[in-house]
Amino acid sequence: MKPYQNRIVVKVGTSTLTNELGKSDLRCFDRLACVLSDIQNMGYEVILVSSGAIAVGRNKLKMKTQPTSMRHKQAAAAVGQCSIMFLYDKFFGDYDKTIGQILLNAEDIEQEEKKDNLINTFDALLEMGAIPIVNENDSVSYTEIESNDRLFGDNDMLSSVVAVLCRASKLVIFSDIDGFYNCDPRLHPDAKLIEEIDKIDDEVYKLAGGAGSRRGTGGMRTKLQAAALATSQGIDTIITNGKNPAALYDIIEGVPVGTKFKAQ
Ligand SMILES: Nc1ncnc2c1ncn2[C@@H]1O[C@H](COP(=O)(O)OP(=O)(O)O)[C@@H](O)[C@H]1O
Ligand SMILES: N[C@@H](CCC(=O)OP(=O)(O)O)C(=O)O
Repeated sequence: MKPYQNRIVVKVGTSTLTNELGKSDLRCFDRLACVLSDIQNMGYEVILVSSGAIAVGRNKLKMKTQPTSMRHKQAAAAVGQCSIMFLYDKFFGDYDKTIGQILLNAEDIEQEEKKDNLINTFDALLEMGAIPIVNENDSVSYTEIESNDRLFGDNDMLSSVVAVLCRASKLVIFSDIDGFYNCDPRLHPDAKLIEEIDKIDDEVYKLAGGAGSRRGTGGMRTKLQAAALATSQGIDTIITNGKNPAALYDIIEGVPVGTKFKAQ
């Protein structure tokens, strides 16, 4: 089935949405809402996959350290998810946009009937001009947070699954770094940005390290897995810096930004 040329999935990570103190980066929420709203005004259909629930919830619950037990992570997610949706509702509202929340677990797309319902929900929201905002249903399912043998793994993979499900033409992954480098720039200051990757093979995986900040999870490995799934289904995937969401204007015009993984 052909992708919808005007449909874009954008994923934003915890390290972009929170600052060094672990608090919500309000300017980032605002800029993101502004650009996504504007792009929707230009005729595009936008789906946002947003992390941040656990980190924002931890802050709100005044937990001194990052939660390690499952119950505390799930409790933090329950609190933080409300906060991030409140912020999105406020900022998207400023740009006259309506948002809708979709929380997903792997099993929601494993059953055909649930999967069809989910696709219908996305389509209906987009038809009515709403912007769906997706996250893992962390408080209900523990597999997404902990298990190594999991479908979503983290929100990078979830964004790719959503892009495939919704037949988007592009997946844009906003991270805390300008793109994919030949090694982790935090460990190797002379690392070089790779502008385009045609094929994600073992050699490419060898260049990817783990998460950079204490707040992010997965690092580049999970982003490569996400890009591999999306590109295999004909979806161009771009990794770029979430501090500058205006890069989306260039991306939709085909101007090179960050690292592009070409659709197969
Ligand atoms: N080859 C690489 N190129 C770029 N970044 C890399 C690479 N290998 C590891 N990283 C790390 O991946 C981090 C981004 O992933 P992550 O911390 O999970 O953030 P996010 O919250 O955006 O998902 C970067 O900050 C960087 O330190
Ligand atoms: N679902 C979790 C995010 C998990 C995750 O993948 O985080 P990130 O690596 O920052 O995209 C949350 O909302 O806290």
